[in-house]
Amino acid sequence: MSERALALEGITRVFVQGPRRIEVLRGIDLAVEPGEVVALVAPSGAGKSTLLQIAGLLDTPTGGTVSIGGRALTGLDDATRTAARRDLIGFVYQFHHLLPEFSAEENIALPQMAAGAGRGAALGRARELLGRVGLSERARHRPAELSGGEQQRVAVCRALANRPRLLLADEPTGNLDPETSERVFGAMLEVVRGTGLAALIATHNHALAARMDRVVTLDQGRVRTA
Ligand SMILES: Nc1ncnc2c1ncn2[C@@H]1O[C@H](COP(=O)(O)OP(=O)(O)OP(=O)(O)O)[C@@H](O)[C@H]1O
Repeated sequence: MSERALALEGITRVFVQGPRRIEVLRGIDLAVEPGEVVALVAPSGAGKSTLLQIAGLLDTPTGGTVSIGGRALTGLDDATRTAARRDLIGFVYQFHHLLPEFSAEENIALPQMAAGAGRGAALGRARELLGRVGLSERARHRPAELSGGEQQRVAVCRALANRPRLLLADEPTGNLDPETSERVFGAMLEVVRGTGLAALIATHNHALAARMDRVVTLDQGRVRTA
């Protein structure tokens, strides 16, 4: 078998607030294989965002190791960590964070250009991705000219633009009504499955979670398979 898309081993995360120690993650072991789409479903405050931030190299665990595509990524300097994040990980947040002054296709092209692609090639890939989520007609629209569901589909394309090894999504449709959420989620799942990408997706929506390959939950700071 090829290397694991994501391997979290013995991850702990303690927040210290004055005299209080908040042990949010108490020894997380979780692997996601290439092509596997895993749902992370847990009550509010259980540590889903904390876990995704650590897997996405946006936060440093108190203990344990993070590997992506077989590469150990704990303890790197900031520049190496930023480059690893750019090359290996796509992130979709609850709110799209698209740049308002750029069009949909430019928003998807920019991270590719930051990684060294030429403008023409980057825009070509952006249009290809927009086509896959049914937004070819919206390529030149700015975020404010798109619906919430369309904005979130653009955010999915942007996360996939650099052909990451791993897609991480934190409540990617949490901000949308159920029908739009279903449509955006369907588009995301289709494009993820079409690329054979691994994904770890936090959601409160059990119906959406059931469409993934595996559901894991967090209980007392540890992973349980639901
Ligand atoms: N920077 C921080 N400092 C102190 N405590 C924090 C910090 N970040 C998170 N926490 C605490 O860690 C716990 C887990 O938070 P987290 O955001 O990971 O939960 P979550 O499962 O994503 O919740 P939700 O579903 O509501 O988004 C919470 O009790 C939160 O208050």
